[in-house]
Amino acid sequence: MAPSIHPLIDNGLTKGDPNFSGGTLHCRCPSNQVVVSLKSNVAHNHACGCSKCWKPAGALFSIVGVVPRDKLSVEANQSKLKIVDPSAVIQRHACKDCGAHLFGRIEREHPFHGLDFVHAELSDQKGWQEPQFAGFVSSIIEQGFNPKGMDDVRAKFHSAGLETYDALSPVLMDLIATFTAQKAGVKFANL
Ligand SMILES: N[C@@H](CCC(=O)N[C@@H](CSCO)C(=O)NCC(=O)O)C(=O)O
Ligand SMILES: [Zn+2]
Ligand SMILES: [Zn+2]
Repeated sequence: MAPSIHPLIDNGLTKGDPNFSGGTLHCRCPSNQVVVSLKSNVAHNHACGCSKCWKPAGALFSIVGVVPRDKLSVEANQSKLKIVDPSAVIQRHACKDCGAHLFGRIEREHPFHGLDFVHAELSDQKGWQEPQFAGFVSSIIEQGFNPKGMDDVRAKFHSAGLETYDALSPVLMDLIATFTAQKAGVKFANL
């Protein structure tokens, strides 16, 4: 059987609602769930193959997007959250009982500072932006995926209408490079 990329990709993408303005996420505990409120839709939502982003059991990829950090608040059971890897750039706050990541926050100087990483599938509401691309695709090999299967994985994304990258999308890579250049005092050449 072909491996599951992620349920939201395997079964065909459902378009989000551009007017959707947020909702609540909850962890996967049967009771005493951690609840997070988002007063914004997600942006740059994408499939991520890296080893650090939370994915549902059996999925090869995570689906993760960003919201401005001032649009995110923890509404219930905050005490169940713990930071998965305090040394990582993205401090992923996970429920210590069910393991779901409720949000990832960047506290250091970084091009994505001010944005929190979230998984809209932890919400029951509909309308969240659909995945826009697949990033860190080759990283699944580091987690044990057979490199011989990579053509099939990329073909699955392409048939769902998503471009694949081995880092992030060109828009996001340009944002990172712009930040790095400005920090170094680089003056851009006129076009
Ligand atoms: N091959 C590595 C890649 C890890 C990586 O760089 N992940 C990215 C994307 S996460 C969401 O897009 C990243 O920015 N990580 C920073 C962090 O996780 O703190 C692997 O697979 O681990
Ligand atoms: Zn939980
Ligand atoms: Zn990732």
